[in-house]
Amino acid sequence: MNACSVVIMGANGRMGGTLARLAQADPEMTLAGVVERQGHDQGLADFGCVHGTSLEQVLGELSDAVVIDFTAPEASVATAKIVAKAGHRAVIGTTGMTREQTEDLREAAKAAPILWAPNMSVGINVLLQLLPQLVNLLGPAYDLEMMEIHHKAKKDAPSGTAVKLAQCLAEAKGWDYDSVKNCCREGIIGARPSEEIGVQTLRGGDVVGDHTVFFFGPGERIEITHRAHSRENFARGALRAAKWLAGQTPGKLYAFTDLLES
Ligand SMILES: NC(=O)C1=CN([C@@H]2O[C@H](COP(=O)(O)OP(=O)(O)OC[C@H]3O[C@@H](n4cnc5c(N)ncnc54)[C@H](O)[C@@H]3O)[C@@H](O)[C@H]2O)C=CC1
Ligand SMILES: O=C(O)C1=N[C@H](C(=O)O)C[C@H](O)C1
Repeated sequence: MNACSVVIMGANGRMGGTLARLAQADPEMTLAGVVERQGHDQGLADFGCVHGTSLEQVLGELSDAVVIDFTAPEASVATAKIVAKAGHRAVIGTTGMTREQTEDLREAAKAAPILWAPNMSVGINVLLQLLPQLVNLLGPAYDLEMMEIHHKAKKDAPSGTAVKLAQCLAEAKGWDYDSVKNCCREGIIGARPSEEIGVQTLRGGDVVGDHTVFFFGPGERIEITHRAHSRENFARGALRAAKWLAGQTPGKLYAFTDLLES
């Protein structure tokens, strides 16, 4: 089998560094390139592959690569556009995208196979498949709430995973997520409307990523918690997605659940 060639964007970042290390250790992969933004590109030569601050230039030296991008929204949109133009593929894990930026990814995915997922763990993606069933079985008497905890360096809130889980709950209810989400409660807020999904954010220390979905009912409650023990969990999912993408055609913006269902 041919090794899957990957290029890691943001290779000096928390996720980028983990991805590069795991790709180098994977016998089915070749770490073909690493990219960082200018001023953050120290030590790139140590990866022993094509490197630089321009993804276009790095890809110019390679053929048929999968770019793995866990960086920042603007950077990931640029990656998707470059990959679409150059005929490569991309796995994107970046969160905090605006609606317009998500549409840009969708547009780029018409020209190149691109997978975007706010969480690359198997556990969260299986949970996304189970939640609609729970919502429907429990019915209207159960209030839906969401809580996430992450390390203090995280830039976006709520986490991309929390948004995705809450959107999944809203969809199962037939509600419009933007109309029912409540990301902040303070003061004399009155009784909780039943058509609401609270999404609360905690930040501190070095927490890798915890997500809890609550179903508050009469006389009982269900809490489902997913805890990521390390970033390797997400990185392994992204490398699996890179290999899977080799067999996919452009046309839709793939999700990690597409991989699990195939
Ligand atoms: N989908 C998933 O499973 C996961 C997603 N994430 C998301 O991944 C993103 C990155 O997270 P971390 O690694 O913790 O952040 P980080 O800040 O440690 O790393 C980001 C890296 O990207 C680099 N970068 C930024 N703009 C760039 C550009 N234009 N070109 C090249 N490199 C650029 C930065 O210099 C930095 O080294 C966040 O959006 C986070 O929410 C994080 C963990 C798991
Ligand atoms: O920034 C992080 O660290 C993480 N971000 C993702 C998110 O926003 O959901 C996934 C994971 O929980 C870690």
